[in-house]
This record gives sequence, C-alpha cells and structure tokens, in this order.
Amino acid sequence: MPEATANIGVVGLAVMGSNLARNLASREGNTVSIFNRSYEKTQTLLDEHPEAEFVPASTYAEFAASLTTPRTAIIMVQAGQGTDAVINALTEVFEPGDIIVDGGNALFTDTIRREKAVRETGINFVGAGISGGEEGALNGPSIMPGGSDESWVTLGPILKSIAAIAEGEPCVTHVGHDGAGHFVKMVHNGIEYADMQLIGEAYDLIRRGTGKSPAEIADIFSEWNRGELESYLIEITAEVLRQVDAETGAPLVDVILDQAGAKGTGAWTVQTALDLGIPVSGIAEAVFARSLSSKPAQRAAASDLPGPSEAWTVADADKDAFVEDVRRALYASKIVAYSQGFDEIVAGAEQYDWDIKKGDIAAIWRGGCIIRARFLNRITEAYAADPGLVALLTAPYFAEALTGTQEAWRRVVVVAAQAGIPSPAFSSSLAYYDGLRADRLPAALIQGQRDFFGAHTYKRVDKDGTFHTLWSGDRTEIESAGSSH
Ligand SMILES: NC(=O)C1=CN([C@@H]2O[C@H](COP(=O)(O)OP(=O)(O)OC[C@H]3O[C@@H](n4cnc5c(N)ncnc54)[C@H](OP(=O)(O)O)[C@@H]3O)[C@@H](O)[C@H]2O)C=CC1
Ligand SMILES: O=C(CO)[C@H](O)[C@H](O)COP(=O)(O)O
Repeated sequence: MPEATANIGVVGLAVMGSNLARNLASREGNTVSIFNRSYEKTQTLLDEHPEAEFVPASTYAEFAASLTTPRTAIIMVQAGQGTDAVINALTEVFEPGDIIVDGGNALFTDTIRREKAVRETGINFVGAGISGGEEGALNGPSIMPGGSDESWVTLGPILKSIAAIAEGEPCVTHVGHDGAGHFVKMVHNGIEYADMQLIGEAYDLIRRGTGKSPAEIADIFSEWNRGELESYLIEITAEVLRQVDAETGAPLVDVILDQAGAKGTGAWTVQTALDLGIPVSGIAEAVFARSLSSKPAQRAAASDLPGPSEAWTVADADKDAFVEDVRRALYASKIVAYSQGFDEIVAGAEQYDWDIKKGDIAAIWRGGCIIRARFLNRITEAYAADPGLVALLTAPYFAEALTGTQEAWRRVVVVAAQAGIPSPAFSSSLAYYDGLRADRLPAALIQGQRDFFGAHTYKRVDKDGTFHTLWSGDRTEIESAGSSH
C-alpha cells in the first residue's frame, strides 16, 4: 500500500477528470492522487504530465491509502450508474469524516438521495456542479458545490484555489445543502441550451435573410462580442463560423450534420420546471429544437410541405438595420432565458429549503463556465438592490434593456414567421414577455371552460370567494365551498 501523501484525489480521468487533476496539481501545496477504473487512462496521464507528480492508484484500496485524512476525493465519471458505482466503492474504503465530491453532471434528486445514504456512513458527500468544459477544468472552472457546512470548511479553500477568477473573486460559492449545487448547475445548463439556440436562430436569420457567408457572420458575432452581448458563447460562435473544413474547403458549419446532441441536463431543467410550475418556455423551446433537429425521418417526410409563397431576402440597403434588429432580439430573448432560469432557482430553493443567494450565483457564473457573460454583473446588482425581486426582467436595468429592444424583437419574429424560418426561442421568449406584461390573459376563458366541463370553479375579479356556474342547469352562479382548483 502507498503512503498517505496526497491531500486530494480524483477518480475518473477522462477529459474533465484529467484536466481537473492537473489543475489541482498545479496549485501550491497540493499532492494529487489519481484513479481510473481502467488503468490505461491513469498511465497516460502519468506519462504525459510528469510535472504534476501525481500519486497513481490501481485499486480503490490503494487510492484510499494514498490520501491523508480526512480524505477528500473528487469523482469525475459518467453521471448515473458510474457515479453510484464509484460512491459504493469509495464508501467501502473511506472512513467517517472523509469527503466524497461528485463533480459530474448528476441529477440533483440523485444527489439528494446519495447525500442522505452516504451521510449515514459518517462520510460527507458533496454534489458539486462544475462548468467550463475541458479548458475550464484545466485553467479554472465555475464550481457550484452543495453539501454540508462542515464539508465546505475543508473543501472551500481547495475549490477556491482551482476555480476561475472573475474580477478578483473565485467563481465558487457554497450554494446550499445536499442537491443545491447540482440543481443550480442543471439550471446553468438549461440557460446554456437557450443561449445556444438563440445564437443559432440569429445566425440562421442573418444568413438566410442577407446571404452573408459564415465568415462574414463570424465578423458580426465578433463585433457583437465587444458590446452588451459579450460572452463566451458569442466568442466561440465566431470561431466556429470562421472555421473552414480542411477536406472540402467549405465552411465547417456547412459540413456538420444539423442534428444537435444532448446529454440530458437541458431536459432535466425543463422537467423540473414543469414539476415546480415554472414557465421556462425559452429553455424548453431550446431543448425541443434539439429534439426536432434529431428526427431525420420526420424532417425528410415533412420537407415537401409548403412554405411561404414568396422568397424572402433583405434588401441591400436594409441589411445593417436587419442585423441590428437580430442583435436586439437576441439580447432581449437572452434576458428572458436568464430570468426564467433564476425563477426556477428561486422555486427550487423554496421547494427544497435551500438558502440560495441569487446574486452570488450570477457572480460565480461570470468566469469559467459556458454561459459566462458580461451582463451577469447586472444580475448580481439587480438582486443586491432587491433580494426579493419577483422577476429578473423587471429589474430597472433589464426593463430598460427590454424597452430598447422590444420593437426590433417583434420585427424579427414577424419576419421569421413570414419567411418560414423557425425561430422557436425568439418567438416563445417574446410571447413570454407579452404574457407577463399583459393586463388580462385568456386564462379567464380557460377557467370558464374548466368550470363548464369539470365544475372546477373559478374566482371573480370583483369579489372574494369561489364560484361555479350551473352550466347544465339554469346557468345561475353559486358560491362554492373551498377554493378553486
Ligand atoms: N465534458 C464536459 O464538457 C463536461 C462534463 N461534465 C461532467 O463531468 C463528468 C465527466 O465527464 P467526462 O470527462 O466528459 O467523462 P465521461 O462522462 O465520458 O465519463 C468517462 C469516465 O467515467 C468513467 N466511468 C464510467 N463508468 C464507470 C464506472 N461504472 N465505474 C468507474 N468509472 C466509470 C470512465 O472510466 P473508464 O475510462 O474506465 O471507462 C471514464 O473515466 C460527467 O458527469 C459529465 O457529465 C461536466 C461539465 C462539462
Ligand atoms: O455541462 C456541460 C457544460 O456546462 C457539458 O458540456 C454538457 O455535456 C453540455 O450538455 P449537452 O451535452 O447536453 O449539450
């Protein structure tokens, strides 16, 4: 058995785990023990990075023996059964007081279950969302840990040392107990889906409306990245659009199959929002758009269905104005996506009794993560000014931004519908905005219909109480006991 020389260990050495292990090893005072189910990845990491002075382990028992107590291990394995398998193995060889951190993309309800089960053994379990992909894991991710206050005391300094730094602050905060960290990471990914879909719609409209090439559109995105839309996703969009395929000489984007993959976190965000009763419509449309793209048989079968009778292009003289309209529509829709995401965080915190500081979440998303963006500072400021803010998009900064963009947003949605260009996230975000600001909604009619067929009752605008109309009788109204449902 090896001597206990490592203060931290990493289990799972695929892209994320190996880079996180290197990140940890590069920090003063850390000695990192590494373990992977198949030893091949451990050997590769040892061979490629001797400077990291890793302590390799080939069994879980060796891994445990290599760690100083209390032992701290970060798991970076395939979420689901892989995570359970590693937790079971580690609980066999760890002792009370040790800490197991799951840094994978676990479903937060799994994390709640695992935390409870592991806690019963006396070992601490922390579900920590980690964002930033391969590069972030190496140079500094945004980290969203849940778990107990006790674990945070040991883990906080380690995570702070490897996290991204934004404006001098490490992009990590103790989000809340048990599954809070993975809940927030899930919503982060939901917003990521919406952001990516909105960027895709902007690109599609500009390309089909103006006939600009991907490289020319890349320049537009680079320009946008110097303004209020500045973000990692806008930046990498320009990079992707500029890339030329070595084999064909065509823009890479034109040779990539247009079927978007998904590992599930976007769908979890929407499923959870449905359970919580939170309308995350922009995020949902982004998830559905990926599903639609990945239905080749249905798309082929529908490809002969008619579209608009007239072809659509933007006149040369109007092209700059159209591009600016699309930029504004993108910004407005992005505000909606973040507002919906934060609504879900508020509802989740209430449901699961987590004391989540919304401003702190926006602050730790400013660096390291995939949705890092300039305007996250504005979100932190909005919650600092009003911690009880009922909807982010009503905060003065965002309300003003929407005032300045909403006319352009409408023009873009109209033109997209007339041209037959799908813009589900742009249009559903606008519908959400209009729904929220409406004085009256047709929900009143829905309540009437529900009362008609199911005696579900309704409330009135002019007096308290719960009412039912005797639809199959003389249609008089009666006051009903109990509340409407
Ligand atoms: N890739 C990314 O950009 C991001 C990923 N994540 C999350 O981080 C985690 C790691 O991601 P990534 O690095 O891409 O790796 P993968 O999700 O591809 O997982 C591969 C790793 O899991 C291990 N593994 C799978 N099943 C088991 C098991 N039953 N027992 C032990 N080990 C197992 C594999 O070991 P072996 O080599 O033996 O097969 C390998 O080390 C995932 O949860 C992912 O969702 C989070 C943020 C970004
Ligand atoms: O967590 C991540 C980024 O934050 C991962 O990259 C995740 O895989 C992205 O989700 P999907 O694969 O469904 O696009």
